[in-house]
Amino acid sequence: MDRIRWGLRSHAEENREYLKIVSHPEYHCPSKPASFRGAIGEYFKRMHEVELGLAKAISKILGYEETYIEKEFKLEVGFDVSAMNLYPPSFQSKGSIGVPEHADPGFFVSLIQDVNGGLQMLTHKGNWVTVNIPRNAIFINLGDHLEILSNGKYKSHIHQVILDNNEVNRISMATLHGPSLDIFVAPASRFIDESHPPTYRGMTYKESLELNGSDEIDVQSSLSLLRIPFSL
Ligand SMILES: O=C(O)CCC(=O)C(=O)O
Ligand SMILES: [Fe+2]
Repeated sequence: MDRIRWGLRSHAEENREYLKIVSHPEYHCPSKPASFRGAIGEYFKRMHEVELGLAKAISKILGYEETYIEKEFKLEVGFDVSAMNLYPPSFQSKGSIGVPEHADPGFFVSLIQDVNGGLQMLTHKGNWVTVNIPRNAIFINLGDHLEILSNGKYKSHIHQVILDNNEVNRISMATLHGPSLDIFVAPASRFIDESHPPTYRGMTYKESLELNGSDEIDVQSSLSLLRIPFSL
């Protein structure tokens, strides 16, 4: 399996250049430039601490003991992939879409950027809202597997990136923090009863990443394939 992947997309549906690396449980990175490993490695180490803090807080909000999500997702060996994106690719896009609408798999996504603007979220009313991320802030977006675990109580939000006619050059770094690849994720018992049947089928994180035909490092959502069709 690839642990580092470079890609260049420049067509009507997607316009970005990216570097994806598996950042946890093993940290992979290009050997050049030499300063990359230390700087980004320190960021991932600290982000893992933030992840454990968020896992504790969300576990408590869901009514479980604070180590619930950490254990349930086996976060000490959680599978994290970081995507470093450059928009537009080579400063020339072939359309207005940087990344088409999608949700991300995993527990949550942490995102940092150098320039504000471009990222949009779809609201529950069906409107696109531009995300304003204050300078030096880390944006957190929940992922598919928290939606599955909570049987739909928490939503994995659909988002997209829109480009500004090649006028703005933006770099973002989106890290998808996931469960361990061997962990079977299914709706938790607390969220299932007669009036709330399971809305998603369970499978391991690895299987769900491969369900749509992608590789693990692509970390593409397969939530629509995991939803159990509603029946009367
Ligand atoms: O660049 C962004 O703002 C978002 C990128 C993104 O959604 C992704 O890499 O999954
Ligand atoms: Fe995303």
